[in-house]
Amino acid sequence: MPHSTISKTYTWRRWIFISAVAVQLLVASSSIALMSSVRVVVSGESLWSKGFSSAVMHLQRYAETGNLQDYTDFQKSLSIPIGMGEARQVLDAQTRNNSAIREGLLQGENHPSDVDSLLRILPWVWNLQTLAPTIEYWRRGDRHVQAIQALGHQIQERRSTDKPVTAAEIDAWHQQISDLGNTVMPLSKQFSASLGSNSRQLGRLLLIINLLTAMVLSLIYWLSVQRAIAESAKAYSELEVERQRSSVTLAALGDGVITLDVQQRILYANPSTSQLLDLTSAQLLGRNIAEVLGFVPELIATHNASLAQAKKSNSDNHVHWITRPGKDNVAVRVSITALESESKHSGTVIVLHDVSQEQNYMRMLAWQASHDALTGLQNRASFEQYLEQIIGRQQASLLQLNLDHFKMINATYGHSVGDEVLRQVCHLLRSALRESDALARIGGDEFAILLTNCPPHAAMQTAERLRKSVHELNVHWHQKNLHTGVSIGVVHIEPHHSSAPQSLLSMADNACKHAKESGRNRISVYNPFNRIFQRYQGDMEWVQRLRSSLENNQFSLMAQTVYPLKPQPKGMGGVHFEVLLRLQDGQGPLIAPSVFIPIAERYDLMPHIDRWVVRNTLKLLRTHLSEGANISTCSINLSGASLGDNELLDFIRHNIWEHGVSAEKLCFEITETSAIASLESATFMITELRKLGCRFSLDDFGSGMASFKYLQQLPVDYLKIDGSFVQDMLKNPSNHAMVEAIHHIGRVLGKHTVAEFVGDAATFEALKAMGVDYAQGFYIAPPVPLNAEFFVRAALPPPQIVPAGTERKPVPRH
Ligand SMILES: Nc1nc2c(ncn2[C@@H]2O[C@H](COP(=O)(O)OP(=O)(O)OP(=O)(O)O)[C@@H](O)[C@H]2O)c(=O)[nH]1
Repeated sequence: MPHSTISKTYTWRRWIFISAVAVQLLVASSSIALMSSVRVVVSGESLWSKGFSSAVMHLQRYAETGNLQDYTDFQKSLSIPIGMGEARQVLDAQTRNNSAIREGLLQGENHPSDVDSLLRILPWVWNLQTLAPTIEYWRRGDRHVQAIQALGHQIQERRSTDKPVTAAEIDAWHQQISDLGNTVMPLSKQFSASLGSNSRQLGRLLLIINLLTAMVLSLIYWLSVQRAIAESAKAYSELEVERQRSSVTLAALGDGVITLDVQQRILYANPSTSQLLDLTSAQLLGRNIAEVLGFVPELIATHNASLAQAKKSNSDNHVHWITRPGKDNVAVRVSITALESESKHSGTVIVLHDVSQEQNYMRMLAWQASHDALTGLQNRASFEQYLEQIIGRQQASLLQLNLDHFKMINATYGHSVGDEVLRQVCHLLRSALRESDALARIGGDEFAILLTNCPPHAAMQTAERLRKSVHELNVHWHQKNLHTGVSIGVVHIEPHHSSAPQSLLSMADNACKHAKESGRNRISVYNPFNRIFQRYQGDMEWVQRLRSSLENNQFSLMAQTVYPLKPQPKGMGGVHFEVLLRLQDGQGPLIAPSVFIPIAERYDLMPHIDRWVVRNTLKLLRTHLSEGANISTCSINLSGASLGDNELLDFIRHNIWEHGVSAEKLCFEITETSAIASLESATFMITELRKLGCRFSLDDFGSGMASFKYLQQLPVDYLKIDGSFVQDMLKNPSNHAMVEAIHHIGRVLGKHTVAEFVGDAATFEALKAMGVDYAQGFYIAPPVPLNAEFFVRAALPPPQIVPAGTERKPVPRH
């Protein structure tokens, strides 16, 4: 039951009790007042009787002696009943003239405090039926008072005459006075008797009222107490349910909950606490928390200090590790709440939230972020951080190691064998280095080593030792011994060196590249003045430029018409063109692919460039086709590197589907040399895309003469005769013969032939006469932006053939 409800209930009961006592007091005091009024009336009656008797006695004397003093005493005595009689008359008249009543009662020699109590009571009870006989006796008595007053007056008048009073007169007066006295005395007794009866009745009535009041109040109080008992029993059972619920909840809680008393002794610990601390409840209860969790008293002190700033509970954001003998440590976050009872500190509740999993996870993530999972070595990012700390502080040497022909191990024996080789190389390197040297895996088969506090000649000796060890390493696999080698690039770092870690790694990378280009399994030292390293530097800048061009779409697509030299079969009309790539670098002229493609090939950027070309060409095709362009064939170049890229096939399929372009309109051009280099993957890709309806063209055909024997295996549609044969075929008979031979082979194998680099009308006519199927070159149409205008111009019959004799420059390929 909430504290406010309990307090309301008790307040209500307190008021019942106070009210009962007050009512009982009121009834009792009213009874006492009534009874004391009766006493006053009784004493008033006695005064009245005494006054009347005294008046009778003084009047007898006066009648006898005529002594005036007796008459004065008579009047004085009679004034008592007269005063009371006047008060009674006012009460009879019910005018509520309290001052007149008071005056009459005081005149009747009643005590002033009795007069006050009579004034409070008499007006209320005067008309009660039960008092009527009593009051009637009083009225009748008052009539005799008036009679004796009149008699006294009459005697006084007779005595004041000169005529002597006779004995007979005196006897008659005595007789009259005695009669009056005798009449009044029984009345007085009857008044007293009646008053006595009234007083007894009143006493009984008051007794009954008092008893009833006491009974009713006792009953009410008893009921209230009964109710209080019932409520407190209910509250107790609710409390018990609540207590059980709390204890079940606490037992079920995953968090450890500990309750401390003011001396910080453990009063309660839930089962999770026992589990967390690996201590039984018996081992916990009664012990000071400092013995169990040493850090808690300080937290409580901090918490109490913050309580002064009105913070009720305090969660400590720090993680505390609890050591458990023979078990894993656990990490907890602690929250503390001070208990207060009637504004006094009565204890502390401590909640231990187990964050071990979270902490281990965070540690694992931190480890993963800075380490390589395969070898457990630092990764590139963490190695760079380490490098940063060392640069400029000491003499050191940075070594970059790249395994030689590692790809072949993967390709021949599988990735898992490659992994094993990597692990063994890593182990070998680690064991060959000093404890202070740092080793990291910074790429697939690339390692970086920082030889700290190491002069150049010592670094070269270490590098040589490492090279030799890797070269001599035998990795046993299925009764085979696998060998590898390593090329090492070295950068000596002087103590005053200030380059960024990335620059140093790039220098080491260039040195390593130089070692590769020099024949592999060797060491090359970075020298900034060597031309080769300057070229590498230039390459690096180009790589950055190409990457940012890909990200920012700074390439543009051109189109060059492939002109049919023979009439096209019905339904095969429409524009046939090759898509050519240019780099749009700022406001300057477009950059030809011959400038950047060799670098892109060297640094593995071609698959990215090919994807950019495929995606953007299909996007443009969709636009132009929806605007009504009549396209028969769109040729897209794919680089040799892409042929071995398994994911490219999916990429092309997805883009064809996404852009809704008919696959029959697409022809992919692959160079003869790249197709032969990756014959298997090229054949697979060609076969798969041909299933969709795509066609293939073998570009630069004839440049690698060995290609003829592979031609039968490659299911291509077009042979593109190498432009170097075409462009001067009319001047160079052997080139002419090559063009003829290629065309002839194409015909035999059922492939269409395309002659590129057609720069003049004579070549155009010669090719036509030879029976070549298509021609492409500046003579026919230069590359122009792949936009709507291109389709309008290319679709115009006849094609835009420039006048005979006009020379055009050969077109760079992509
Ligand atoms: N087994 C395995 N191979 C990986 C891992 N990471 C990258 N590689 C492969 O390592 C090869 C690295 O090839 P490169 O260094 O470019 O070529 P290489 O064959 O070593 O030739 P050179 O370096 O020019 O001598 C690539 O084929 C990657 O696919 C890995 O964790 N495990």
